Amino acid sequence: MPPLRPVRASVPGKVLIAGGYVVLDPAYEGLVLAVSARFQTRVAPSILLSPSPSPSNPSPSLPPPVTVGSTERIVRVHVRSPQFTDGTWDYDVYGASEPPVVHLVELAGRENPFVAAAIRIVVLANLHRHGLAELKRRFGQGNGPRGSSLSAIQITCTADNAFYSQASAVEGLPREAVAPALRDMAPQAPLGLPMAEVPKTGLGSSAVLVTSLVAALAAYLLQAPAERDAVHRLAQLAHCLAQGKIGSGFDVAAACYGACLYRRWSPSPLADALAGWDALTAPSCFAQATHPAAWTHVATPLCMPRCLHLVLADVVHGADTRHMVRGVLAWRAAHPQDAAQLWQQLDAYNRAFGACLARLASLEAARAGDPQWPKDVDAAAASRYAPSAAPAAPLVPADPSVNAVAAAMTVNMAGIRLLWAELGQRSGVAVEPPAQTALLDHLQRTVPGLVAAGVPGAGGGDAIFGLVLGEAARDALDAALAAYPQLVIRLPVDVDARAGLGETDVGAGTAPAAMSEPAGGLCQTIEPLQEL
Ligand SMILES: Nc1ncnc2c1ncn2[C@@H]1O[C@H](COP(=O)(O)OP(=O)(O)O)[C@@H](O)[C@H]1O
Ligand SMILES: C[C@@](O)(CCOP(=O)(O)OP(=O)(O)O)CC(=O)O
Repeated sequence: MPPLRPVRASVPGKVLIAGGYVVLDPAYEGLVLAVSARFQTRVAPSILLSPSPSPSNPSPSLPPPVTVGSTERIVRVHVRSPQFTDGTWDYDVYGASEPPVVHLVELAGRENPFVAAAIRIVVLANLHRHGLAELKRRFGQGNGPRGSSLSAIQITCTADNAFYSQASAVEGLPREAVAPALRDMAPQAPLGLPMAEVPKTGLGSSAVLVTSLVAALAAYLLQAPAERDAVHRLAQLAHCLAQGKIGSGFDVAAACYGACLYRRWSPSPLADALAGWDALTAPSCFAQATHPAAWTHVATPLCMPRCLHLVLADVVHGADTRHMVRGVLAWRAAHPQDAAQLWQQLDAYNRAFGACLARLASLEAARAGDPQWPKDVDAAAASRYAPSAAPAAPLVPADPSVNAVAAAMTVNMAGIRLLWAELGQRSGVAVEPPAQTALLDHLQRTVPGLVAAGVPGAGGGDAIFGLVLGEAARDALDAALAAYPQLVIRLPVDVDARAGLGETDVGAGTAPAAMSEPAGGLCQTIEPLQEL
């Protein structure tokens, strides 16, 4: 058997700019952007390493058993997230074919449910499809260094800096030194802290971890790029099972497909599969859960106008999405009529906002090469887009000028924010807390070219986003954020110029920056075979 070639996959983080809460219902869409910050997973053959000690297990014992119950050991997996001081997990993966079961034993007793679920789902899919003997062969068993009968792989996960709060890196710096310090940080910089002590910024770290890991490991076992829809299904299953709740899945969808108008899948045909891993050992259940027909989501690609930039800022308070979702859904269940009306009104504004984005993109495409276009954008960016009164209705302008579309985007976002204020007041959940309202209103009043600003996703005290026309407006927004009396940390992201799951390099070298730019959608390249 030829040497197994390393593989890597990268995916973008997400930001839901319209559709929070309503997107949990398959009747309504969410508008999700993919951001330029990416998460990369590399899978490569490894030598067998001893398990690393952990605080709870300073001297993990070896050798672990070769069989557990009726299952056999398939492979050892060393997972490394070098940005964290405790980003080390060493698993022995056990499995059997009849029925196909997989479980993972972390050799020092550490936990990372998302890593474990991603590995487990890919191994399970391969067991269902190929059986145990073939799976061992695909992992290179018997092929290992010095004839070792147990093969090993190393999985390396690296995230762009924007995924995690960099508050500790800038702590104690004078305000004016914060932005330059963040700008000068090394890419994928070590955080110098255990994972649990680093707040996340809301770009969906678990979804990108799971999606890139599933894609990379599946491609490693195929030694060829994995099919994107299949990656989506497995990653979504693994994410749901690890998370123990059924989110809408917009984060996994954005990782796979990039910016999109997203309508979620219906949970009912998947209920058995989502009940737990045991159910997935039944071939009929696994076949149903991985059949395209069970996945009724729609991810319509969203073309972002190039003249529009995304600004995201970490407001360094943090928000508990689960808690907020529970509160909002409890109110919805208790007040179905009021909620139905509010959901429909929100949906109308969300859709109008999405239509304006599409209109701006097509306007831009139609004016490609027109020397007047950048001047029109600059002129439009000089305006302040602050709605003076509550909008009467969602607005998609007939007038195809940048100004008119930008003004309509402002109106529609104002409508969304007013309805969110109502939702917050009625449900008792602070979906746009007063501190964020003050910041957003201040920005909208003072920054020219800011066409929309809001709280992304579930809202709360996590982050704010702004959409600005042109680079000068982006700079103006940056300056306004830097001067704001409360600490607001700008995340180094814009919209993703590429889309979704990036190329899966098979046989690629170690340099993380060496990935080429896919043209859009899933783009996978197979590199020439490299001897290890
Ligand atoms: N770089 C990483 N390496 C390994 N696991 C990670 C990494 N980033 C995130 N995770 C996993 O994702 C979990 C965070 O998930 P969650 O709290 O749902 O945050 P998010 O909202 O960002 O997805 C972590 O506890 C860990 O299990
Ligand atoms: C409420 C939601 O519709 C949106 C939540 O979006 P966030 O971006 O806030 O999510 P997390 O990254 O998990 O914190 C729930 C959902 O759609 O799953």
